[in-house]
Amino acid sequence: MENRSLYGGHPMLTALVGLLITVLLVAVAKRRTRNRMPPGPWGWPVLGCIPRLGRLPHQSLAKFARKYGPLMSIKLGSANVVVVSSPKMAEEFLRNHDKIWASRFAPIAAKIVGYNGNDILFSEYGPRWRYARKIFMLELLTAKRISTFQAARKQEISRGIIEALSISQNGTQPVRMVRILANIAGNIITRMMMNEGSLGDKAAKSANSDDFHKALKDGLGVVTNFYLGDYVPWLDRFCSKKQMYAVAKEIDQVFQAILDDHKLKLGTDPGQCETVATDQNKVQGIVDVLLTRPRDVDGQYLTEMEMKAIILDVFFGGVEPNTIALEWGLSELLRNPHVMEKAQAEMDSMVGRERLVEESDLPNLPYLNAIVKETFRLHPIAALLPAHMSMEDCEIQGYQIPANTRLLVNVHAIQRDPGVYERPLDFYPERFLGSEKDVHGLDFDLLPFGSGRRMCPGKGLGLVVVQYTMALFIQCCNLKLPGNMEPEELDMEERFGLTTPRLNCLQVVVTPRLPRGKLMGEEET
Ligand code: HEM
Repeated sequence: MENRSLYGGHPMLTALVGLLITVLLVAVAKRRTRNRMPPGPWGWPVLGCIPRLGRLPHQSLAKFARKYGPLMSIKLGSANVVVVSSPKMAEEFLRNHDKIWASRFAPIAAKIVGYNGNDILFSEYGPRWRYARKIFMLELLTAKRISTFQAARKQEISRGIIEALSISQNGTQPVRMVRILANIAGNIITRMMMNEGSLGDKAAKSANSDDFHKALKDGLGVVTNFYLGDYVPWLDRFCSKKQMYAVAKEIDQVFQAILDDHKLKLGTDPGQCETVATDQNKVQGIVDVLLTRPRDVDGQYLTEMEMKAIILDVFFGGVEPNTIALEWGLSELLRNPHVMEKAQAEMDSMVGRERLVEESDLPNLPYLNAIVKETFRLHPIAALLPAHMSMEDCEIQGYQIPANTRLLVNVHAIQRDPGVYERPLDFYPERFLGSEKDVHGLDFDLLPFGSGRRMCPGKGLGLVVVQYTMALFIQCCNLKLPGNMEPEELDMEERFGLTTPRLNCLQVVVTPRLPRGKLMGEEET
């Protein structure tokens, strides 16, 4: 009997089936490559990896990266997330593919508190973000404005030190440093916002009041809180947003009062935010700049809501990160007394004790600058950069990453990578002496301000506040841990959130190092 294959008698049919199979195989292979995400840890149904991240997600992710590599993908709820943990990968995303990843994932609370995405930090990439950011950098935080408020910074830091000395009562009482440092940072920003001339008026009073500090603290609190709806959108309807709306209202009332008071002073009609005549020689505070800026040539202008969103960015950005950086910096000086001694020796030789250190001395204090860099390295303010988001599909390292994927850059892991830094867990400022490495977003192994299009626009101000406050503390104070606590007993535990502060407040005994009158005299000028 003739041995016939199934299609033996129909060569055309055989060819057709063969073609079909080939097409199918190619399609499956293509689909596989198209969907190929980087490797990563397994997740639970619905919640994905969320339960595996624990109290300190940046540390858990650093551990996962040791197993899965510097480019991982994870599921957080139903969200696709890629996590980057090496300088090379950070450069891939933040420089080589910066434009694709320049959007931001905005948590629900941030949208509610941040005027529905009108702030800069959490807004999507697009014309409104570009417009607000341009105003922020070219009109508000200009080098001229930062430099004009030099005397105000000196005064506020000196006041803070005097307060610390007075609370410490000749070294007999410990001082809760976070309160002193937050006041310094808050007052510096408030003065830049309101301008010195208006410090005594109602607007400045409202900005200095407890209500104001409470509103900002509450705002940061709700934005930082974990909220399941950000990861599992279908669960959102079961979660209450009452607190978010309450905090948004609280903040808005304070900001509206600030705008209204300034409008009154400037003589503009309420609700009309266009230009009024201003004295060209007087450097304005940020609120007045916002209120008096003319329409752009293309007719664009800022609405009151957009102004309040920008004011929020300035306060959120200007107070919390500076406070956290300073608390970590002082903590490291206390844990490493030899570093403090060396910094004070540098201060004595470059500046002396006859006058207070000035901001203009900062370039001549390389060891102090190295201390600040080392503080940012070991304790980045944002251990994970606020999540970026991709705007289109993107191929990186042969992986196909779809649009709307969230990106977490693990700055904590990068800056403690033993492959990059020798003795990465030691506080060792000497590593930066004579090194060109800097924090300006071009060295991808040192990213305390991020990099690329979304890099921190307040870097110039943040740096000078941290460096100068550290300089004045080093010059004017002797710092000691309370009781008989030894330096190595000081805990350095972190708390995770949008920022990464100390878990426990730093308590310090402060005694004067310069004749007290020197600080008083300078403060009174
Ligand atoms: C020690 C001080 C500071 C540190 C360490 C710091 C750090 C950062 C970081 C890591 C980011 C995210 C960057 C990214 O996603 O790639 C950021 C964004 C931002 N920072 Fe800062 N910051 C500081 C001070 C300031 C100050 C003083 C202001 C304003 C007065 C400010 C305003 C902002 C704003 C508005 C953004 C959002 C930028 C955007 O999304 O386009 N920051 N900052």
